[in-house]
Amino acid sequence: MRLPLVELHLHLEGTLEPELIFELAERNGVQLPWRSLEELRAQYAFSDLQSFLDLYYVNLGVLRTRADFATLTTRYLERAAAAGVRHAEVFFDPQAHTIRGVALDDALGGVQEALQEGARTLGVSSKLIVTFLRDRPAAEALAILQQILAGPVPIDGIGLDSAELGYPPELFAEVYALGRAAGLRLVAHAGEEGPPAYVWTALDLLGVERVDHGIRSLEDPALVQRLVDERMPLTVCPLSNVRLRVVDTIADHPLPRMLELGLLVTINSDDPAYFGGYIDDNLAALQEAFDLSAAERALLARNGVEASFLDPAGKAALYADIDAWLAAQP
Ligand code: HPA
Ligand SMILES: [Zn+2]
Repeated sequence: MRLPLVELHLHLEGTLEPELIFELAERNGVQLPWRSLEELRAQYAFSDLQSFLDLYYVNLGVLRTRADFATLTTRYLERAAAAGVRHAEVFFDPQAHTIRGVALDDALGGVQEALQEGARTLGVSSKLIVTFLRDRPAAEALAILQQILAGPVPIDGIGLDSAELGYPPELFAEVYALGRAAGLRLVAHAGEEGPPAYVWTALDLLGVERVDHGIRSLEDPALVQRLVDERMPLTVCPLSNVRLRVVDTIADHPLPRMLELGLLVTINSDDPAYFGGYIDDNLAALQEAFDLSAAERALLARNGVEASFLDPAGKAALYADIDAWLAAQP
């Protein structure tokens, strides 16, 4: 039995593997700037968040039809299931597609269809969190959210991603007010490259229930205290942090310190096709760097369950399976 996992910080577009990029480019007659997989793979050396985003936005241009979005989602779910993921709360960026002429309902509908199918065939339950691009106008995000709320595809939550520095959470207060009024769950990227002040305003002005990344919170002891007191989850992505140069190496990652401080830390893969691995690879890298015990790995898995938007019965079932896994460890 594999350790049952919950994944809470995963950009579906960030699961677009190089092979699938070429497959979809061919299917859709899209001209890529790279002639071979090797040439594409050579682009994956990032210096910061923006250098990654530049490639991410070019590559997702191969996603055109409803079937493409379903394929992307199904491939992720298959890989996640193999890693032991039982529940995934996935991010999807509608604006990255609507601004290049893809119909909202095709993009969102293809994702939703595959998520429902994945629950049936792979046993991976899911929630769909629509993320808004913070480096685009808040009015555009608001219009998309209104369109989604009036449309056929139900969503579970909203988030905020893309370039962080210079785009503080408070720009999106109206979007989050609408999301809250519509009964959606609220998360936001904050404190990845941005300062602790962005985590404060994500909490106070957006009312988020989880902070995505949040690792720069460690620079502000009063903020850490608040996160601990409120049991506010942080969705941490170790391999992403290394590849985007937020930390130097896995061995320098502050995960052990975060756990010692009593933060509710969860482990996630962010953009696994770009950052060198899926959730199991992230856990394996941490285990190698920090020699995690089975009990520590089970704690990280339990944190994922606690931080999820599953109902109490769904959480109880996963806690029981994690306990069973731990009891079976040597
Ligand atoms: O890792 C990320 N950070 C911020 N925005 C993003 N959009 C896709 N992936 C990311
Ligand atoms: Zn992210």
